[in-house]
Amino acid sequence: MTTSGRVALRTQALTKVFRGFHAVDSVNLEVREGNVHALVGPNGAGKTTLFNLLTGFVSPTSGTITVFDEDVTGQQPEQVARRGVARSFQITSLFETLTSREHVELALQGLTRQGFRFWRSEKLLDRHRARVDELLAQVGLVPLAEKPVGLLAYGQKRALELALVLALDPRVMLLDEPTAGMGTEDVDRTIELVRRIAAGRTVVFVDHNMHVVGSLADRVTVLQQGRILAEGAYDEVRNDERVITAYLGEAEHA
Ligand SMILES: Nc1ncnc2c1ncn2[C@@H]1O[C@H](COP(=O)(O)OP(=O)(O)OP(=O)(O)O)[C@@H](O)[C@H]1O
Repeated sequence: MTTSGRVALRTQALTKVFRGFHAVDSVNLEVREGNVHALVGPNGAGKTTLFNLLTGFVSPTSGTITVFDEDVTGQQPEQVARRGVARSFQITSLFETLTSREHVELALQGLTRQGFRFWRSEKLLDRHRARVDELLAQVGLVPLAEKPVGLLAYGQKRALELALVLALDPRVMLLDEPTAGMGTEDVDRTIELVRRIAAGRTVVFVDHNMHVVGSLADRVTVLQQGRILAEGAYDEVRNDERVITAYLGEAEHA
């Protein structure tokens, strides 16, 4: 954690109503720069909707969102991304026949204004090749870089998703359940990976695994029925009676 005291993401009275149902209800969230911030809560608490609001995939019914004090309320995902906010892609958006290297190349290419023409310059191509190698190395995929993604194990695909977010070099990284569906070994590897890539960045993540939350999060926000139920360091939050009742007790004793 390298907290500067600046606020990376802030929501004020953020609300999303779906046909009369308050999925996110008057949420005031503050994510500090350099923090790893977890969003937890029982199923249907509004975590995904909040994520979608923060990244512009869903527009709010009311309330505001700022990124480093700039108002991004109602902006499109590309505009929010331009402010340095990137979210993890889901496995479903990977192309089974392309390799990990090709995925990272495409992600980097998407960042250049020239698009495909960019790749005609050998010098720039070399520079990009080095960056592709670096990103693949960061997530431990160098030995598998030339394999079609369809042949990768689940944990390796999730690692590739992280490389694709890192390719955008975001100031704020949002990770949606980075360890979902993983076995213990992959979970521990992912914790290490996220810890490494979080250095010098702000990370917001959703995860149901309390071991992951406890290992990674500087701060935890607990949502219930669209509202913030509790907030604080993991140890504070896990000992909060309301949280134990609503969620953690349930999860830890499951
Ligand atoms: N597009 C939509 N239309 C109608 N209702 C929605 C829509 N998206 C979400 N909801 C409802 O909003 C509530 C919050 O859903 P959300 O997916 O944000 O919760 P969550 O905390 O991410 O849950 P989970 O842990 O199960 O992923 C749920 O009751 C859900 O049914």
